[in-house]
Amino acid sequence: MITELALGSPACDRFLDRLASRIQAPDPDMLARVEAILAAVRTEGDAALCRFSEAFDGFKGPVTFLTPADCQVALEGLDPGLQAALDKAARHIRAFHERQLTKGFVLDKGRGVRLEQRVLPLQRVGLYVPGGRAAYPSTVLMNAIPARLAGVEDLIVATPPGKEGLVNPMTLAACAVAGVDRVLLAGGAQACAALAYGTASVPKVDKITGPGNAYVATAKRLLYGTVDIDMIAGPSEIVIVAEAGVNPAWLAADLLGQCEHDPQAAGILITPDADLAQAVRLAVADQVSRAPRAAIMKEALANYSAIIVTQDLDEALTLANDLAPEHLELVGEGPEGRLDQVRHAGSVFLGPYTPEAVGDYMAGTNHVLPTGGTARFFSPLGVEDFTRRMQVSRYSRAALAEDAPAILAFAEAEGLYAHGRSVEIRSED
Ligand SMILES: NC(=O)c1ccc[n+]([C@@H]2O[C@H](COP(=O)([O-])OP(=O)(O)OC[C@H]3O[C@@H](n4cnc5c(N)ncnc54)[C@H](O)[C@@H]3O)[C@@H](O)[C@H]2O)c1
Ligand SMILES: N[C@H](CO)Cc1c[nH]c[nH+]1
Ligand SMILES: [Zn+2]
Repeated sequence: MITELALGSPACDRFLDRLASRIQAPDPDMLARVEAILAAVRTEGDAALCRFSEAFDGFKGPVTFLTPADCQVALEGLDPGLQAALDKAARHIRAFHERQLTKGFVLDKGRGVRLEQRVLPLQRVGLYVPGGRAAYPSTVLMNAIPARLAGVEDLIVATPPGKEGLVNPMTLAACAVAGVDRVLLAGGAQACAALAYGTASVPKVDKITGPGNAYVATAKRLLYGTVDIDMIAGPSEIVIVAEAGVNPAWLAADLLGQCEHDPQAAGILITPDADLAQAVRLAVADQVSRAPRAAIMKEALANYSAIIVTQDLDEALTLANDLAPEHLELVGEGPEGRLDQVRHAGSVFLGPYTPEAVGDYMAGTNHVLPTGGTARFFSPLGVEDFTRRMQVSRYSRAALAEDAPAILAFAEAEGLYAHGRSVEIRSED
């Protein structure tokens, strides 16, 4: 079911290689399929979008957007308990992300030199909200709240509809809570392509954010440059570094919490305690046998999950850093003391009472996170992802005269004489 491996063993090396290849060397088959979808949407527009929606999601119909009024109806019809949960999550997410707001600055250097950095919101952003194997109202909030705080004018959520063209009501309600402008009923690589290239019905966006399965992650990767993207936020992952004495059933539950997302998800426990490893393995088997999403979990456990036994805790943390996981749980005595050893992880969860699910829904930290080792260089989604910086410069005549010799020196050294001339000419009258 979930394999137990000793760090340094050939079997463990093979497992770690396979895990790394998930992102570093994407499956050529998947690349080819996604490239074909992107090319078709680029050339055929709406017709290809509709064709793929029908083929992959069973939705037969024209390109369809839902409005804020539709979302409001969903919110008003929602069970009060779910409404309260949405409101609470939204408050927590807002409180955390408000702290991320940054302002520009002005540097007055005297003598009439004024330099400025402005922070501007992006104008139109496509927020991908998955909807294939589960509904993701929480992901609406995680995308749209920071985007709204940044001041983005036009927020388009794209999410796959069911066969009947219906979207989960809580997902739509979340769009109302977060102030989304419209909801495109399309998912997968085809939705990303439509947002990136624009079609007759879908306006072109400046950036696509949000998580998705391997099709979505591959599409975003290929579309980077046509639009900006936030990161590669693919199938979910959790790495747990645990010491002896931790409740094995809790760790098993946390591993399975991520494995139930996708057959490509990864749940990895790293521990120096062989007895704990064995106990967690048994607890995983026991819990899977009773889990509603056992079929997905079993695939994820067989594909990219393992329990790895190390010599000590330092070795466990070194491996965790090498994996640069989306989620890292540190469970054991005084995990705060180990936090400084963590260099690469999307989001870290400390102690026995911080299961990763608090970050998925309620803590207020963002759950759109880099996967596949890309937490070495990508960060969690945040307000900054929805802004760009712009620079402004102003020189006085005196200041230009003062810097002229140095500019001329550079221009001459680079052989770019017209650059120098544009400065020189201003001192001639
Ligand atoms: N990293 C993060 O921050 C994060 C956050 C939340 C969720 N996730 C991940 O998001 C993913 C959600 O996946 P999902 O599948 O539930 O929803 P999804 O919306 O990402 O994918 C569904 C779409 O996949 C496309 N698709 C499916 N099979 C296809 C095929 N054979 N050919 C072409 N396209 C195909 C379809 O167009 C469909 O609309 C999971 O992997 C989950 O782990 C990641
Ligand atoms: N664990 C996911 C990120 O990998 C986020 C999520 C949303 N809903 C449940 N979980
Ligand atoms: Zn989750």
